[in-house]
Amino acid sequence: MPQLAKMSSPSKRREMDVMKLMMSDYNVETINDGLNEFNVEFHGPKESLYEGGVWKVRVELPDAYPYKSPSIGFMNKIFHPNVDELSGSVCLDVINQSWSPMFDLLNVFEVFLPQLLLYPNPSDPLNGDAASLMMKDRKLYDQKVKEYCERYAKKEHITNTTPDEESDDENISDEESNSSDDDIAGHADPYGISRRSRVDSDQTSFMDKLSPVNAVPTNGNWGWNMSSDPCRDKWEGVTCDGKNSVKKIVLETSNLAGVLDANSLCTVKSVGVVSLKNNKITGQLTEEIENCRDLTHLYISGNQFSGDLPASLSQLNNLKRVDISNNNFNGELPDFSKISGLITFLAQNNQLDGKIPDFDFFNLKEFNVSNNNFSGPIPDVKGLLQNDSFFGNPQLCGKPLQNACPPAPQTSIMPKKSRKSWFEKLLLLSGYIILGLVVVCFFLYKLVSKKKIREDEEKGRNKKIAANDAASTVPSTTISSSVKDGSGQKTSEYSLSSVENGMAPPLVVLTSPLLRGLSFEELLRAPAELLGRGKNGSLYKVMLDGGVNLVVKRIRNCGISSEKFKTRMTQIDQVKCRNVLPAVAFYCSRQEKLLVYEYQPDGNLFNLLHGSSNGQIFDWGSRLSVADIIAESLAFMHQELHEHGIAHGNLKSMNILFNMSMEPCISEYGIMEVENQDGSLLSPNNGIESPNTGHADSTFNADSTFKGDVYEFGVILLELLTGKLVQQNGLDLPGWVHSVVKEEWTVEVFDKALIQEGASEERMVSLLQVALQCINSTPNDRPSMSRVSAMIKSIKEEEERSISSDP
Ligand SMILES: Nc1ncnc2c1ncn2[C@@H]1O[C@H](COP(=O)(O)OP(=O)(O)OP(=O)(O)O)[C@@H](O)[C@H]1O
Repeated sequence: MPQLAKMSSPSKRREMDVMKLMMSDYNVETINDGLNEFNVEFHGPKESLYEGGVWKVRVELPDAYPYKSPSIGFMNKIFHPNVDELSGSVCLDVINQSWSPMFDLLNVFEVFLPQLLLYPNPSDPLNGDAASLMMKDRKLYDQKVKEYCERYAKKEHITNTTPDEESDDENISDEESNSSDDDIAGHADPYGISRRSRVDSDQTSFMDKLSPVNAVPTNGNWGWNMSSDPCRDKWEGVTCDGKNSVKKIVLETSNLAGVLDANSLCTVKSVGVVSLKNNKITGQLTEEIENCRDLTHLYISGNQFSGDLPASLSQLNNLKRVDISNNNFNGELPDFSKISGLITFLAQNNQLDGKIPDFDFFNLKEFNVSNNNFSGPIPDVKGLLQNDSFFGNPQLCGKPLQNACPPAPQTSIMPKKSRKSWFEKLLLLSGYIILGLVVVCFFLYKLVSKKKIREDEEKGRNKKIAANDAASTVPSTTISSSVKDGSGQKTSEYSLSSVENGMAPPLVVLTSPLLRGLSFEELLRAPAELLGRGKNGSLYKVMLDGGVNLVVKRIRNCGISSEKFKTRMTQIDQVKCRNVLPAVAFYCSRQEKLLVYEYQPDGNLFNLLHGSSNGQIFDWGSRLSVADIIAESLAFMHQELHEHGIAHGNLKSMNILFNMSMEPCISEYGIMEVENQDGSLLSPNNGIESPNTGHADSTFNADSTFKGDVYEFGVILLELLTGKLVQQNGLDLPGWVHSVVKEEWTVEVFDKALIQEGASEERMVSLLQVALQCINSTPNDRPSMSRVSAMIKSIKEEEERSISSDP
């Protein structure tokens, strides 16, 4: 990008700001040599989903700049909830609402744009598709952001573009669902991504096989002569770009017959659009279609194509529109879920079968697979499609069709048994034989001893000695033991029948009277539903008879011995805290560690802060109360479990649940801890966790695990204050807060909803100060939880005083 050559702005400030930008090594390209409009090369922030991407950002300065905010637009595509998909314009709340002349262009590029990319706000979208995808399927959203970066935000995408190459492909595509030559002829690559490979005559042999018998060319000359050049000699239906590369082949309703040779079609690598609708073409699409890398539009409806669709069709990542309807295709559909940019998929009136793959339904604007032989459940179309997209497939079931699918087999919380090797089977067989022999011996022994007893009794009667009777009737084993809970009451341990055979340990029921008598087998047999899979294991909702709902956490790689696990769970159970959710039971064998909690139907803090609000208002007073209750409860747990060194270890807003009275409850206290080789304790991730938390401090001592909780509590405070997400993929809320506070824009940190509500800035700043102390990078410099709790209490008291003194 050429550097800014000349400055001719009437405004000194304008000049200074642009100059400052350039001095900071930004590439600035002026337009019309003025300073009102220019492009800046902008790189995606490090450790964000956008890292590695580069965009040309158009800046327009209004006449009243700096008293009015600049307008900002991305010139090449970016997938972001707050960037308009078509115009690239940016919804920078922070600029539009709070722009002040004290900001300058450098702030825009150093802080505001990186912040926007790091913390998208889906609740106020300019790109509805991106926002809803972000809310509903975070993984797919992340994938799509990265895919866009790959496809549209490389260095080559912001250089060598000419104005006529900068039109938007999808923009025009939207209007061409009934496409004709003219419709398609307007297409160009989005933002100047050009396909430049020039076509050779011998690469067009596929055209040779299509015979335009009876077809009447529009200009009286087909021109399809292999000795001529399709671009220079203007073959009918062929559109080229300025560099003589074939871009489109559009021959609709041209009475073409013959066989389409996909192999030679795809040697024309540059071709983006192929439209051969409504002809009489036969043949199959072959695996060679994978060579059509640049293909964006494939329209071959209304022909006589047959055979399976090649799996490689799903490798064509650039595909946007596919219309293969009204042909004789059969077999299963390739896995189109991989093509996230697909807008149109029309395949009605074929003989396709098998299951319908999980398309990116958020993105699809047209979808029809009616009148085929598809079967099985329809994937979740997120309520975006009607039943007419699926009619005429008698074996399809599920929404949006009326016929419901038969119930799926119930999930079990135990893993599927793997197939046993023949060796294992042999071992098992020998085991059975030995067991059989043991049983036979046992009966023989019993028989013999009974006979002996009878003889003894006989003798005894004779000798009048009765003592031997008792010896033969003493029970063989006593299994149940008992544990005491914190209140000194006895709790029971229930045994499985198999336990008595020494095969499995019992389910330990700790606190709930509802579960008395529940066996491990019953727990496993109950219907279960997967709620989530976190880094520490999977979580299931289990529905017991009588309407009791539990959740069971299967802990992955716990790494702690069974004995220690039992001791630990019992120690935690002995501390009774109203706002810490107790485990109601646990199960612990060498292979398996399960924790059972009561199911809490009212959601968690994460969803309350970041999910769709459903009309719920989470105001300042409620946030302060949540902070107070959690801090107090955590301080209590730390105090009670200090001697055992048991901290929470994984505190996050997702682990703050709301109970029936909508009070916050800390869940999963202390469930993960592993032993270091030397017997000291480490964090759940063996030290890979963020070094800041202190959980994984290499200079570990019992205190640092508690200081890890303090850090994590500080992050929860930041979530409460900012309303922003704590991102795992390097999108770092504490880092952002630090940077904003350092620049003395503290007020910018707070959740807009709190500002609008009129929450006290003074007390929000006080709470922010507490949070900043908690996230101090040196664990020893963080306050204890009891100190944190005291500080929050005093803020809360001030808040209450101010409310009561308000007239
Ligand atoms: N007792 C419960 N009742 C209702 N929902 C629960 C309960 N415990 C957890 N959940 C919810 O279930 C979902 C999955 O929880 P899970 O513990 O698997 O997630 P996680 O905390 O991210 O996992 P991990 O701790 O392994 O990283 C979360 O939304 C959580 O709030």
